[in-house]
Amino acid sequence: MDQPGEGRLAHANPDHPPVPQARIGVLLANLGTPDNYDYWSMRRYLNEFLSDRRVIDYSPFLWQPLLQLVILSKRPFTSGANYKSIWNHDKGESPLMTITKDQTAKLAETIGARFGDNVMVDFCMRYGNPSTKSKVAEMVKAGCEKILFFPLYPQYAGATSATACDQFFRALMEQKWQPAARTVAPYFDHPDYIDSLAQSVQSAYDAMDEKPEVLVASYHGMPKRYLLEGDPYHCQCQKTTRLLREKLGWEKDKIQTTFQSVFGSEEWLRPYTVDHVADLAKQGVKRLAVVAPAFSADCIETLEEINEEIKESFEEAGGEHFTYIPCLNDDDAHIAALTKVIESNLAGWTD
Ligand SMILES: C=CC1=C(C)c2cc3[nH]c(cc4nc(cc5[nH]c(cc1n2)c(C)c5CCC(=O)O)C(CCC(=O)O)=C4C)c(C)c3C=C
Ligand SMILES: [Fe+2]
Ligand SMILES: [Fe+2]
Repeated sequence: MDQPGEGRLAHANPDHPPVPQARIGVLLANLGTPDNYDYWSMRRYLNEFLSDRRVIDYSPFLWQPLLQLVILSKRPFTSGANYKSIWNHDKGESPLMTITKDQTAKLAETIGARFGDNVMVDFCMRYGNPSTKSKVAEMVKAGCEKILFFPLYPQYAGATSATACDQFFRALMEQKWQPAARTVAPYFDHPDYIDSLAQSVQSAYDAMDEKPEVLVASYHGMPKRYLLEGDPYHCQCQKTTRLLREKLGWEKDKIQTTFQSVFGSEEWLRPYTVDHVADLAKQGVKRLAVVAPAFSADCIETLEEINEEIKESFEEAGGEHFTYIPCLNDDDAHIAALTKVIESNLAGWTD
């Protein structure tokens, strides 16, 4: 009998299942987002997210009652209202979803131009839709015998990159014909990622008559305990800021690293962005810019938290001019950097 996979498409033997053309899949992954901002959509999404032990590592016996009875009875309303304020009403989806689709379409073009139809590009989410399992199954069905899984987080965190990979591996467990698999390493120090960040800061500054006195690089936070237990996220964030500063040729104090989005009662990585911008304003800083290098796409944490809450904190403390510099999203320089990362990770598979 032929090896399944040698005779492609319809098989000469009618008892043999049809075998598609062998392909390679590039599966981009982001965090996820609710399907809508109503109470139940928000609750479903937050429940899946906050039940992940890579995110909240407390014993489920203690955490689940608190989550189900207290947090999920209130947070879906407040988070839902925040999502409503940034929702892409035209498309009926969150900005993170729209931007991830745009990034995927552009990467499909650049990768297609380089490798042809043999390499397919798609995206999945860790929580919500489209699920990682459904996309892995689709790729296998389309003939992908090799899959490159790319978590779209420049800096590694257990709560983001690792849990995305966990879900990818769980999805592979369900496949009869399991594809060969690779995961992409964090790219927090990739020269092209740093260049595209620097370009985005520079072009935002070029558009301003009066330049900000300080640029705050605000990263999503995490409990400080996770750093003490070995998560390298904090160090990778610090290094991204240093490389960005070196690329811009700026002095040390002109760009400062902070952490946002504190959740729960533990101490998180410091300084907290919301307090730090207020302190800067109290010290006399009037013009401030904020960039968010940990997010490959704008989302609730940037559009609502930075550009509304953190902006307000700066202005209430006496700051006068606040500029949020958008994420790299589907900027050409960002797409070119991600294309390079993908190409180097496909080495040996496509030659
Ligand atoms: C970019 C890296 C991220 C890290 C590190 C991270 C850690 C982390 N997050 C939470 C809790 C929440 N995060 C939420 C939203 C959210 N988080 C990230 C990214 C990182 N999280 C993104 C991209 C988003 C936005 C998704 C979107 O749809 O726009 C939320 C929900 C926000 C809300 O309900 O208001 C929570 C909660 C923890 C506990 C954690 C580290 C352990
Ligand atoms: Fe988060
Ligand atoms: Fe560190």
